[in-house]
Amino acid sequence: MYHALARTPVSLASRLTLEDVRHGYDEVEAVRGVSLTIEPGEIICLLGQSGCGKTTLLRLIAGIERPSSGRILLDKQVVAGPGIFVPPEKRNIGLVFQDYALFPHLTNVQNVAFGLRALKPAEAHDEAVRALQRVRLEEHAGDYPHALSGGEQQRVALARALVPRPGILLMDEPFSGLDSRLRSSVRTETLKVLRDARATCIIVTHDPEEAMRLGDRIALMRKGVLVQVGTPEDLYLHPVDLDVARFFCETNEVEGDVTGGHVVTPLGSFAAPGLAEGTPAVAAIRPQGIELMAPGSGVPGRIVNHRFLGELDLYEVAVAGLDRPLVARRRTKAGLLRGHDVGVNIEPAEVLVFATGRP
Ligand SMILES: Nc1ncnc2c1ncn2[C@@H]1O[C@H](COP(=O)(O)OP(=O)(O)OP(=O)(O)O)[C@@H](O)[C@H]1O
Repeated sequence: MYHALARTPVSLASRLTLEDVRHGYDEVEAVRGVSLTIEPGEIICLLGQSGCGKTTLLRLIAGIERPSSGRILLDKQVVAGPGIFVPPEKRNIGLVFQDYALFPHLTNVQNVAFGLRALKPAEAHDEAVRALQRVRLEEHAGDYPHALSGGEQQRVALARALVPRPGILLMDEPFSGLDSRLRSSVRTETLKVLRDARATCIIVTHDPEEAMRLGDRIALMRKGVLVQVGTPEDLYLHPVDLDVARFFCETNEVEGDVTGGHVVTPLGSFAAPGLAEGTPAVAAIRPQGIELMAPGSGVPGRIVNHRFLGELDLYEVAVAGLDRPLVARRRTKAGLLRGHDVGVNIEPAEVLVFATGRP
């Protein structure tokens, strides 16, 4: 039953706790011991490559799958654990799918009101209209979903998921069906609606830029485990390993051994904090950290390729001692063309050093 408190304009956001959650399908262990706490009102992006277990984790939280071990709690209530399983309809969780899953034979307002069947029809209708106002689609209340653009359909799906004021909202690749021009504006709009609703939200994506734009925190998943959880800055500036660094940025990788606290490479020495003397290491240099100067300063190089890309151009620079050219992204500069000699200078703040594990 809905009562007066449940019909305030915001959700009563829940805290979600996962404790060593595991789940397998026959041979595949898709989720291998995930622990995570998401605070009320927090937006977290679950990021990872295809097949790493993101959708399975959402399905476990929603109650569509049952974990083989571990516990899932909504606030203090255990909804999945040894001997306990609360079915999806009793979890107060909202879902938005990639394909929106709107009913084609219902109008937009009927689609939104669908989640409010416990209310009297007139009340459900009024609530649904208010929800459509929040996503700025009240003028289309009486239309059918097929008459809307992809972005508008996504907003109807969002209104439908939020109207029962779920404690948690789960969104599985919600923007992947939109073309790239629409995606950015729909993302911004969705974020505003989520903030206004103060919903606790998990958004699944495989796009690192999307995760950085939307998430208060990002949980990066690989092969069924969370490899790093933190703010976008944490993951970009302090990735736990080279693969995490590669996920967020193209890198130039130059190997060397650690000597006196630095990894020594053909491009110079870079601080290698925490790595023991003699450790084989790799310096991962971001393309924007490669400065191209007049020949005579820095390490000698030659531009072997140049692409004009607008704000920042792409340069490929051959340097003696490196197997492949460095990729640099710099502002267009007169006189920096293919065949020109340059001096290469590396900005230390754009270099990350990791042990390679090579013998
Ligand atoms: N119903 C199922 N039966 C058997 N194996 C499954 C099933 N669903 C998923 N898997 C397997 O579990 C692993 C994780 O799949 P999951 O769909 O959770 O990954 P994902 O990160 O969401 O991928 P994508 O981004 O492609 O949707 C994969 O190896 C997948 O093949």
